[in-house]
Formats: sequence, structure tokens, C-alpha cells
Amino acid sequence: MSNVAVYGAGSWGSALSVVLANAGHQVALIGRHSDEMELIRKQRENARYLPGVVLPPGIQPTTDLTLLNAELVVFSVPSHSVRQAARLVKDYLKPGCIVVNTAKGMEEGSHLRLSEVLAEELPQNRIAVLSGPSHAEEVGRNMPTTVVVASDVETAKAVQDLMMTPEFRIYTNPDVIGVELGGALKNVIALCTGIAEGLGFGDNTKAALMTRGLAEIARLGVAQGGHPLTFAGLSGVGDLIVTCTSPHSRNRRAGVALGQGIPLDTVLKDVGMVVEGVKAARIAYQLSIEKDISMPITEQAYRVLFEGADPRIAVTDLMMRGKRHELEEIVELNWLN
Ligand SMILES: NC(=O)C1=CN([C@@H]2O[C@H](COP(=O)(O)OP(=O)(O)OC[C@H]3O[C@@H](n4cnc5c(N)ncnc54)[C@H](OP(=O)(O)O)[C@@H]3O)[C@@H](O)[C@H]2O)C=CC1
Ligand SMILES: O=C(CO)COP(=O)(O)O
Repeated sequence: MSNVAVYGAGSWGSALSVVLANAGHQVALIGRHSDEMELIRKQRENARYLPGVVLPPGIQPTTDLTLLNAELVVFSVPSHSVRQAARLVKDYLKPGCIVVNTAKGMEEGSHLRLSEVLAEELPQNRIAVLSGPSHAEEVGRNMPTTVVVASDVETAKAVQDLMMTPEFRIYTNPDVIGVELGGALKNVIALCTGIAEGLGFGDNTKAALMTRGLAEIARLGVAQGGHPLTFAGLSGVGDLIVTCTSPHSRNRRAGVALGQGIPLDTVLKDVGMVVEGVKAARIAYQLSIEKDISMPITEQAYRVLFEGADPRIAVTDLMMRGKRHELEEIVELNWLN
């Protein structure tokens, strides 16, 4: 039994604490408000972010940063907080310990992947990335889930050894770029499938957005150095499926409300948790222009979210684009590389 820590006590940090406790560790679940953490400790439940999930006895809800002095530290803060959080915890981490980022996004402004942000801020630590189809509500209830950890081979295997349980199966993948970009970009497509649902469209439209969405995720991902086949894996198509279809997805739910005509500010307040696809849409759109990559769905998401475009017209614009050849595009992407 070893000591591990989870930094960030939202829905994902709480669910991953359950996984780590199930794996036999003593887990410090570290949040930033002592009153909230005390309540979680007393109730054995994170009623605000993960209601209904009982936290096993191996989890210690706390604000004590000295407990970050552990063999493994799981980072579960929203993508926009990763750099700031890394700066805050840096001096408490054991040199050489593994830091696993679980946020799905990129940094605004720099457009860095989050493992790059962590590598800049925590040069003394080994950085890994955990991604894949995994909603906290199901992971916290021990429902069978598969994810992927990306890092150098040794670090990825160490995370697999430390975190895998009979209910939480972890694959390794050395393609950090592909795994991270798959996880960040699927949120944009989930917002779009939600919008389509909110507009009253059906499963055909959703399948179209998911399939063509995957094509543009892979185009940008490969241009950034990801392996094409990673996008056919857990952090690509796997996470795309769950986020575009699950009632738990905050991105999908936000999209539904947007499609129903509710303004973005109100939608974000109502969801009450992080909706990563909003920031990711702006970053992905900017990257697509910078790299000259065709990302028509992401472009329409950007226009709806930030330029007040009518989502119904956005769908028409997508349907009326010039004629394309599906197989030629797939060959161009070199899936079998
Ligand atoms: N929920 C899920 O099913 C999954 C989520 N993820 C990813 O995990 C990341 C976190 O999401 P999730 O837990 O769902 O988000 P939530 O909105 O549920 O919770 C976010 C948590 O992060 C805390 N937080 C925010 N900023 C900081 C900071 N600077 N320092 C410390 N804590 C901070 C918040 O605290 P406070 O209340 O004080 O603001 C809150 O506890 C996201 O990138 C998401 O995409 C990945 C897979 C599954
Ligand atoms: O990444 C996730 C599931 O794999 C969580 O998605 P949402 O943030 O849309 O809830």
C-alpha cells in the first residue's frame, strides 16, 4: 500500500480517488476549500461534484499540500488552471515522482498541450497523461471502464501498475501528442452533437458530426505530430463516442442548451462544472488557421460560440460545402502509417 495524492477535488478527481483506493492505496484527495473538504470528509461524499458516490475509507479529503509528497500525484483541475496549479504545488512534490495529468484541453495563448505545460513547470517530475472514455459518474460507481495512459514506456507502465483495477483497465500508448489531442478536441465535437440534438435533429446528424469530426480531429492531430492510429483508439473514437452520446457529458449537455437557444453564459452557469469544449473550440480553430488544416465543424463551433452565428445556418453551411471524396481524404491521412 503506498501513498498517492489527487490534486483537484471536482468530479474527476473524486472518481479517480475511488479508483486509487480500490487499487489499494492511501489517497489524499486535495481540494482548495477547507470547509468543503471537511464536509466531504464527514459525509464520505462529494455532494457538489459527484453526488451519490461513496468515498471508501482509504480516501482522505484534505487541503494539506504536504500530502503531495507521494509516489504518484494525479492532477485533476480544469485545463485553464493547470499551469497555476502546477506552480502552486511544485515545491511540495517529491523530485522524480510521477504526475499524471487528467485534464482534457490545451493552454490558451500558447496552444501548448497540458503535458508540455507541466513539463515546463515541473521539470523534476515524470509527466504522464490519462485519457479515454471515462465519465466520473460511472467510474465512481465502479462500472467497467477502459482508458489509456501516455508517456515514456517506463512511466506509462508504472502508472498502469499503480492505477489499474478490475473495473478500471488501463492501456499504455507512447503517443502523448495523439492521446492528448484526441481528448481535448473531442469536446468540441461533443458540443456540436449536443447543439444538433438541441436543434431537434436526430441520430443521422449526430453520426455525421462524430464521423466527420473524427476526420478533422485526426487531421489536426497528425499535423501536430500524433500517430494516425491513436485517433482510432480509446482517446480518439472511444472518447468521442462517450462524450457525444452520454447523458453525463457536460459538453454534450451544454451543446443541447445552446441548440435550444440559451445564451452561452447562462448555459455555463447552469452546467456548474467545467465545459472544456468552449475554450478548446477557440484554440482548435486558431490552430487550424495557423496550420492551414481544414476543420469545418470546429470552425462552425467557433462561429456559434464566439461570433453569435445561428446554429441552424451553421448546419446548413456544413451540408452545402463543396463535394468531397471520402476515401481520398482517408488515404491522405495515412491511417495505416
Ligand atoms: N468529469 C469527468 O467525467 C471527466 C473529466 N475530465 C477532465 O478533468 C478535468 C477536471 O474536470 P472535472 O473534475 O470534471 O471538473 P469539475 O468542474 O467537476 O471540478 C473542477 C475542480 O477543479 C478545482 N479547481 C479549479 N481550479 C483549481 C485550481 N487552480 N487549484 C485547485 N483546484 C482547482 C475546482 O475547485 P473549485 O470548486 O474550488 O472551483 C473543482 O474542484 C477537465 O479537464 C475534464 O475535461 C476527464 C475525464 C472525465
Ligand atoms: O472526458 C470526459 C469523458 O471521457 C468527460 O466529458 P465531459 O467533460 O463532456 O463531461
